[in-house]
Amino acid sequence: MDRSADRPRTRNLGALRKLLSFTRPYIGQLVIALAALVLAAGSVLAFGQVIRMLVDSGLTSGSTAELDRALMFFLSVVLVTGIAVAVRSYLLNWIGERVVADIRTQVFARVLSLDVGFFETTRVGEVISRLTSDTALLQVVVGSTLAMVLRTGLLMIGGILMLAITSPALTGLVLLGVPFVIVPAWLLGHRVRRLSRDSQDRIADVGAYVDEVVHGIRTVQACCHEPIDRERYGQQVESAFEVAARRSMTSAQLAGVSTLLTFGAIGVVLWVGGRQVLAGSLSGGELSAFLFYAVVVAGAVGSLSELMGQLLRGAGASERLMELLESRPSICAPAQPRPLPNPPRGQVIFEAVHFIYPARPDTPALDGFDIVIEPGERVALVGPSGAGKSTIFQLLLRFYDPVSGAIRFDGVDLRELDPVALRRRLSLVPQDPVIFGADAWENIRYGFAGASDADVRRAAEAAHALEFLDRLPQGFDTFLGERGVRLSGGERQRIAIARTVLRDPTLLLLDEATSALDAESERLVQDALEHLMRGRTSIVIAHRLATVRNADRIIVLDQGRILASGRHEELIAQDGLYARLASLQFQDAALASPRATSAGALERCA
Ligand SMILES: Nc1ncnc2c1ncn2[C@@H]1O[C@H](COP(=O)(O)OP(=O)(O)OP(=O)(O)O)[C@@H](O)[C@H]1O
Repeated sequence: MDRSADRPRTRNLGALRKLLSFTRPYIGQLVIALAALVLAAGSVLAFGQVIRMLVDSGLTSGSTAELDRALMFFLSVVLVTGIAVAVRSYLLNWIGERVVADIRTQVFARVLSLDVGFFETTRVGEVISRLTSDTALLQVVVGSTLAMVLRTGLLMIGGILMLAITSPALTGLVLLGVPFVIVPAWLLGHRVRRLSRDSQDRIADVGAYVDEVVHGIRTVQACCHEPIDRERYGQQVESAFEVAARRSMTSAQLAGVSTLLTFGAIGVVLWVGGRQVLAGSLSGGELSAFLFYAVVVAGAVGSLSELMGQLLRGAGASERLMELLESRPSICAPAQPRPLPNPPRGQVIFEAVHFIYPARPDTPALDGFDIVIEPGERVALVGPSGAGKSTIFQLLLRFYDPVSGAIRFDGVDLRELDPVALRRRLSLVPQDPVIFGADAWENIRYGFAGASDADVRRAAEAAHALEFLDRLPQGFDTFLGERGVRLSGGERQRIAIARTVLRDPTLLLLDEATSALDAESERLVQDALEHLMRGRTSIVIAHRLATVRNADRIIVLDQGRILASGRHEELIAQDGLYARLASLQFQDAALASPRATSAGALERCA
């Protein structure tokens, strides 16, 4: 399973600049936080002076008054540092959380507006990972890493300055030794970073595997695939463990080497400084302060490499989020959308429509498709699998635009309409309706939030859903389960029909279910659909003979073109493909096997 698309592509800090622009609305908080940060860093440096005072004035002079003064100074610095650290920590974390909340909302709004073509080329898992783990990473970057980089930088520069002020000679010595400490630590640090990244990627793979298996658990168990999944998962976990173990080993080496080198260097400073104190060219307090600053600078240098790694990961995450935020939908409303006529009529015209799916550039899905569907007409689409029936729905819902030709709804070219205005007048009853993890009220009201409870119940009644919904443990308040797993196929369809009844669309798009329903359920669904279609323009992808017999016109499609059209009797009389299909269907009907579909039958006779 390749999750490389989920990983940050660049390691460029420039991507963070856009991220910082999100802090603009909170500039007041940011300024206070930065002031607190500078103050806290300054206080840390002031500790060196406190130590010098304590050693030189308090301890060496032997005066308790001096010691008291030094201690008062110490306590004041501690107080200032404590307050500054608390203010900085709260405000920066607040800004981090705020910025991430803003980014999450904006990215989700953008994702919702993107056209379906985008979701064909982007994996759902990737979008989810961007919205969750990438934003979580940004929270850490904005809320702490950036501040830590600033603080560490300040401490390093301030520390070096203070070192130079305290003892220029010793500073020269320290600077000479710096490369011996930094180079090995940097090299090992680099390896740790690389291994950490690998380890995270491995964990992401493990996560993706769990996701896939849990979502498909019914198939996994039905196919007795558990042993294979167990073994594959085990392998992935082991490989994640191996990388983590290697990272731990390198981390341990890094910790050991850094400690050895840093304390070795401090030992050298102590030795040289101690000789200077003995010679009287340096005071004890100055040597103590010097050691303090040396430790501060060494600590800052050590953590900078770690922080840079975090920053780069944050930059990668930020880049991926900004990319998503900057994606523009290819289907959107024109600047001046044309209104649809009122009252609606329900006329549909396809004029020489040629359409190719972006993902299948070599085969046209519709090839010079012409049709005029009059208001109130009931049209059945039949044809083998892949003939282009669903494509007609996709184009009518304006999920895609035709490559050439035009589609008009009530006289207006779909491209001149606001897609929202268009979709409000259409309703699709899909083969396998989507039920959301909510109660029946919300599921029926979906997309029609203003409907009253009485309206919802009326719609459920018209869809023959009232009886079974009332029989649920908590009636309409019953949670229908994620993706409606707690409902039967027929029940799901009747909820989708109730949803459509409530919307009262001008144009009904119905994709008949191919799956079998028991006779009673089938009758209820058919009856509900019959009511729904009455008096409105309906286009039905037909899989049942009853539907084609009741249609005003049947369109026989093959390879994106119309092969024949007419009423059932006329097409039977032509004795073509349709007639053979119908005779097969009659046989199927006689055998009372609702599983046979027109598409399947057509395929068999083709
Ligand atoms: N999103 C897509 N990207 C690329 N090609 C697609 C896409 N959807 C459909 N196709 C292709 O377009 C052609 C028409 O597909 P369409 O779904 O309209 O057929 P259909 O008649 O509805 O078939 P079925 O009865 O099996 O649902 C097929 O060749 C199909 O493979």
